[in-house]
Amino acid sequence: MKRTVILLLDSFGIGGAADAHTFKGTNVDGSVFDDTGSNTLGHIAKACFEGQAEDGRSGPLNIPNLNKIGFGQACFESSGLYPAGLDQTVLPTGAYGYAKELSTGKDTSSGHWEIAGVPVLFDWGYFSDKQNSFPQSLLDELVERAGLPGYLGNCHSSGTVILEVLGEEHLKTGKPIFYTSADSVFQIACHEESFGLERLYELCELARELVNEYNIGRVIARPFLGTESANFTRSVNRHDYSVTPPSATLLDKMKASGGEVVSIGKIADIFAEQGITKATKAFGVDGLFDASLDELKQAKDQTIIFTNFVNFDADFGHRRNISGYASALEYFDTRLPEMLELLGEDDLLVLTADHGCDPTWPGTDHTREHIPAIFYGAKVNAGSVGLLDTFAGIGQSIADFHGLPALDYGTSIFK
Ligand SMILES: O=P(O)(O)O[C@H]1O[C@H](CO)[C@@H](O)[C@H]1O
Ligand SMILES: [Mn+2]
Ligand SMILES: [Mn+2]
Repeated sequence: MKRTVILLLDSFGIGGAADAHTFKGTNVDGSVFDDTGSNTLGHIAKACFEGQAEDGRSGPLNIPNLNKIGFGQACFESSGLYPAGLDQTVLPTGAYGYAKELSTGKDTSSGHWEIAGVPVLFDWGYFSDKQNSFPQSLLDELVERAGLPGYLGNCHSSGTVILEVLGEEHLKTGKPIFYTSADSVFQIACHEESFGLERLYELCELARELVNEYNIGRVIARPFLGTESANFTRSVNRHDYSVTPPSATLLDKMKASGGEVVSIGKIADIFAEQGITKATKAFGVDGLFDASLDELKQAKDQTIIFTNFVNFDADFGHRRNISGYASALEYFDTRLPEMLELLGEDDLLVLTADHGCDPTWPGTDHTREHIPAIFYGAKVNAGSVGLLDTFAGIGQSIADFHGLPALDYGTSIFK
């Protein structure tokens, strides 16, 4: 009985992307930086080792299980730096490597689709202007067709900072908050109770229709709760409205062959429901891990279970919260043995990421990095698989493992 579990740690890059210099950002003082040298795992480990990540945790990054399966070595091969404080003498039990991204963007959709064999080789549309980011005609049409009293925002922002700044005004006026980032996104934040969740979703569906002409990857509903600036929090009811992947992914091929594809967390949203046979909601690293174990317990032959651990990115990477990111990794690490234990003789476990989001880096956006490509199972030969020249090497390996038709990109590690 062959099943594959993909645990994708959203934003857990391991440094080293050769094209990182082409990904630029702007500091608040107007100076420009780029992603050269960014390394999500490497820099978290360094900060922990140097006593710079002591908020709610302490000391060197404690992830022995992730290190043992191959993350330390993969990071070393990718970036030339073994993560500080991790035991360099372990002999990895997994097949470990690092993958380079072909897609033009460093966003979630590009990363996931490329892993599944469909790199995004076209340019997404972006709302690049930091202020007055959206075309006036788009804003006017949204206001008119949704019957809104106006809008707030219309700028680039971190999603939590914009609630501190505009959340109270939104409560007073009922005007939705529109914002974007370096990603190809149109995000709408509204109070879940006063504006209403269903109304926010309807507004996002309309926005989805209207931003198609700008080639925007996702519209994201960002409902929040709370009564004032000091206590606004984003709720678990985030919903992403994605365009459909441009061609058949690994997930479509598994579904078409009669197999099962179980989405846990954001996966179904990211693939616009394409190729998914069952979608399970779960929240938090703990909830997502529990759901992954539960689904594996029930999974039949020829099943892919695909879990996106969004919290690494949304709660810690974008928030530039090094201690929080480290704690979440340490928690994930304590759970990993439960997954290894549950794998059957013919099962495959894949641990990976979709891009970086180095919490030590300037700005609040993603960072262009290699991703880890870790394969584990009784049928997997431990040791280095080196550089995968596209993230699709991961999907191709899974397609090969399950005897599915080959993907258009990537080389299988089993060949
Ligand atoms: O700051 P928040 O709202 O978390 O936004 C982040 O999440 C969005 C989608 O991944 C990106 O636009 C990124 O900037
Ligand atoms: Mn992501
Ligand atoms: Mn993100």
